[in-house]
Amino acid sequence: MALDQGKDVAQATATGASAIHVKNLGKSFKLYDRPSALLRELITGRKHHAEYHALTGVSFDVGHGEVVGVLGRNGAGKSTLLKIVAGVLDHDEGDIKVNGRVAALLELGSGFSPEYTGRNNVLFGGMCLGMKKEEVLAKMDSIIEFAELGDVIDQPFKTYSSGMKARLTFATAISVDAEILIIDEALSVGDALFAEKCFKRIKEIAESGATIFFVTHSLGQIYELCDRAILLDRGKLLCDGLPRYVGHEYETLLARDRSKTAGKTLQETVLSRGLIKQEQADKLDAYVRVISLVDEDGFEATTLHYGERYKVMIQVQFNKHLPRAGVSFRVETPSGMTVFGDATAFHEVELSGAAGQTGHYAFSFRNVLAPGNYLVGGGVVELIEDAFNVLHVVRGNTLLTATGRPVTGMVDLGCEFEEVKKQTDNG
Ligand SMILES: Nc1ncnc2c1ncn2[C@@H]1O[C@H](COP(=O)(O)OP(=O)(O)OP(=O)(O)O)[C@@H](O)[C@H]1O
Repeated sequence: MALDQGKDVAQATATGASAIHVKNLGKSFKLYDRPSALLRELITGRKHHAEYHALTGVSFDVGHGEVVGVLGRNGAGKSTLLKIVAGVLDHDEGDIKVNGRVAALLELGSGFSPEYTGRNNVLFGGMCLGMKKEEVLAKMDSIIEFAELGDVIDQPFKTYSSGMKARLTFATAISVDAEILIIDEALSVGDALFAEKCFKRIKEIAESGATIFFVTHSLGQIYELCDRAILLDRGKLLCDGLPRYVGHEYETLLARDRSKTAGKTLQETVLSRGLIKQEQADKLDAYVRVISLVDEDGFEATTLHYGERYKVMIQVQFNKHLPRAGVSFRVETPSGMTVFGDATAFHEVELSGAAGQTGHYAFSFRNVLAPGNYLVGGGVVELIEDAFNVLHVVRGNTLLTATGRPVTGMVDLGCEFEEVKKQTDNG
């Protein structure tokens, strides 16, 4: 995440002015076939580029203290919009006014200097965000504690893993007493536990009355955190309203995409999600390549409807011949509590795989989860006599949202209510 300058973007105007006011916003990018086309354009003065409209006619307002989530498919224009709102990218058309002190967490991977230590990066990053040196120094211990990086804070930043870098930039940015917090997908960074911790912190910031404008692909986060959501598609504002309504429209868009690729699911590999590195994976006898959840038609599901059947799909890559192996999965709450799980061993089934083979397995179940957010993970084990050796475990980092009627606890066992009898004292 890059830290972008905390700034008093436009002075707050009349009382009641929006925290963020966007009217007919437009942004185009010039696309050149090759670098020489730009040179030719400069020399000849003739146009040698195509225009790409990343945002067209986008209008909305975010009130002070409102928490608004931005949804949209890849390439919809979400990051472009956030950069313009944060004041780090110019727009071509329309008006934008931001009233209040802004802290922005934008693109991944840049912002801090690789040569400086983590501590110095917190200091300079914090100052770039508009804090005074003394203020950052006073907050230093709590930033390091939040990032859980006390052991390595005086090591150069370039030696940190990407998750560690994200933790430190996140911890620094949220330490700013900003009136408006702009976050681009920061909540999906790091492992599940840290993501949950960030989410809780953002919730506290929201409850303290700050305005939050953030991008996420997690409907669970939108439903739990937001007062409102907006949906962008191909640079246009498709809808703006209550989170459940906008979430439904977003899912309809995704479902339409899926029906175009009938039969195929949008599975991501564990490798591409950064949960394991190729070098590590190659050293294991077998590893979980893909873990996903699909509905009865085989489409990837992120929302679980009560009473419907789903399958947890696990793909295992075998690097070595394993004559006796097993797979398992686990559904957890974001805070790490196991709700349920299953394993081939409980079905008295043994699997096997040859080096180079990929095994595809499915556990199916009927969803009785209480409404809320859950994570799915899974693992592969090698069976040795009566014991097993865990080869690879993936803790879920994708939030699933279960929908249904409200109940107490984590499952809805289909409880029914009746008034049995009415009695007076004398019978
Ligand atoms: N600097 C740039 N030059 C050219 N095109 C760009 C530039 N930045 C963004 N775009 C294009 O604008 C479109 C919107 O990009 P943007 O990053 O805002 O999408 P997004 O909704 O954030 O996507 P994602 O969910 O994948 O992060 C994309 O087609 C992208 O290729």
